[in-house]
Amino acid sequence: MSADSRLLPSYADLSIASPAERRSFNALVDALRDAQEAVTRSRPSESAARRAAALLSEAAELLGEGVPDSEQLAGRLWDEPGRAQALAPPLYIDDVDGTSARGRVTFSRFHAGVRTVHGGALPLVFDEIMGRLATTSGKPFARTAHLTIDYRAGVPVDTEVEVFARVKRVEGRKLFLSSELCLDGTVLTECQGLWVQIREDPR
Ligand SMILES: CCCCCCCCCCCCCC(=O)SCCNC(=O)CCNC(=O)[C@H](O)C(C)(C)COP(=O)(O)OP(=O)(O)OC[C@H]1O[C@@H](n2cnc3c(N)ncnc32)[C@H](O)[C@@H]1OP(=O)(O)O
Repeated sequence: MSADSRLLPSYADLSIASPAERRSFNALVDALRDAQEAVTRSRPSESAARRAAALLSEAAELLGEGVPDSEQLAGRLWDEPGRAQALAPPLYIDDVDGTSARGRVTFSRFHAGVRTVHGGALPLVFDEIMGRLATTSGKPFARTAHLTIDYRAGVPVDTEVEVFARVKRVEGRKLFLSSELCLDGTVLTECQGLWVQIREDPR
């Protein structure tokens, strides 16, 4: 097994953590998201900012230097909202089968640009739902090759929006997908994506 393939996602990873370890790690990532949001929303006094910085540094120190990425939990708890990774807002995937997926997500001010959601934050959610759809139902692992985004209307923060995705067609190793983010039936942002299933011997 090559070093690269050892690090590829696998549903076997679902057993990498015990239920108790998953719960405690998810709680840690939730607290990290809360801290990101609290810092974004705050305008602290100098002393409060220094104290909060010291507490956050203390937490980082407590966690130490970490483990190799083949052993980390962040981003690898596939069936948890947001995969236990604070990069994107947690995406709740309610349905996914071989051809379509449906989920919900709420962006907060941490992911805002000017009042509405940052244009660079929206692809995180499209990549997540289409990446899940591209690799689910026993399909070989695929990587994002191309994304095109159309920003039709601003996406509000602190508001739950729906996300839909579907496989449009498959040509050999290439999967063409589309996705949209909707509020009350109106498409706010849409995305076309190409995923390419990686070769047996990844280069
Ligand atoms: C499994 C358990 C996991 C479950 C949960 C997972 C959830 C995950 C959620 C998170 C998910 C996060 C997911 C992420 O974020 S993945 C991270 C972001 N993506 C990457 O880093 C990918 C980087 N690129 C590559 O690795 C390679 O270029 C790939 C693998 C994509 C192709 O290199 P490879 O050497 O294999 O293929 P090829 O070059 O022979 O090309 C093959 C065909 O594809 C066509 N082509 C290629 N590129 C493009 C392009 N840009 N536009 C249009 N077409 C393109 C090409 O013309 C050819 O077509 P044809 O001539 O045959 O017709």
